Amino acid sequence: MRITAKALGWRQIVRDVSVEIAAGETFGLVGPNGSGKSTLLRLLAGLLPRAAGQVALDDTPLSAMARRDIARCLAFVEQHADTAEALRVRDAVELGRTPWLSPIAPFGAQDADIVDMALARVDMQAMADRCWATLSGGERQRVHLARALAQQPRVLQLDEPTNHLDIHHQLALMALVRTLPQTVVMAIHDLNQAMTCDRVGVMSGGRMLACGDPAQVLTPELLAAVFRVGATRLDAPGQPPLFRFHSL
Ligand SMILES: Nc1ncnc2c1ncn2[C@@H]1O[C@H](COP(=O)(O)OP(=O)(O)OP(=O)(O)O)[C@@H](O)[C@H]1O
Repeated sequence: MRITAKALGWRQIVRDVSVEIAAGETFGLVGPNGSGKSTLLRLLAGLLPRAAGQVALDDTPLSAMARRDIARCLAFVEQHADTAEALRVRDAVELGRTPWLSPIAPFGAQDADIVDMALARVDMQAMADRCWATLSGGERQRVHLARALAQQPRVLQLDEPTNHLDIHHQLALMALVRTLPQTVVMAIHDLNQAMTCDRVGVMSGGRMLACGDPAQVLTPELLAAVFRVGATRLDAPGQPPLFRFHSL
């Protein structure tokens, strides 16, 4: 599903952002702390009142869609997502099925299979019966992703999805994201991981300063100007370029 933002703004925090993200694309939002990445994600999900501009999913403006229809199309894992403490892991993931359920379509065997698959994709099936309150930060993050996958959206928005994960699960998550058929928009701090996205948008002071192929956009000059770091690019054949960073 294509997601199109036109002249998006909210207070002075996000200013005049226009971007079109193609169906199936993995789009990384990068930028320093406070540059507006999370706010832009919330705008793209239609979660902020009195926003300027417009967001459309394919050709339908979000403003013309019922919340339930948006939830069938778009899942959003926020940076500080939380869940009722008393839930089991499986219950938390089952919540992802909510937009698809109704009195004539109650939770059934097919929903249970979808939940099992989502748990397996984030390597949490062994903990399905654990109480949410006992999970570590990274385990909680994986459960939130499982809930979003169980929602079977066509657009997945992730706010810093790797920030609590150990290196194995960071790489597994990035690999999973690459294989998903969904459009993925994610805020990400690790610029080396951002290099694996199809495109990146660089946020600074609420504006999207640059957008495009990460290898072309994330130049040492841009990284110095936006992130105030020095970066040496390391190229290896057949691999996305890597950066080694140093203070300026
Ligand atoms: N509801 C709000 N009211 C006032 N200021 C806000 C609000 N939400 C965000 N801000 C401010 O807007 C700026 C952008 O915040 P945002 O969370 O979008 O940045 P970010 O790029 O995601 O940052 P980080 O990398 O630290 O997560 C920050 O300075 C933040 O303090």
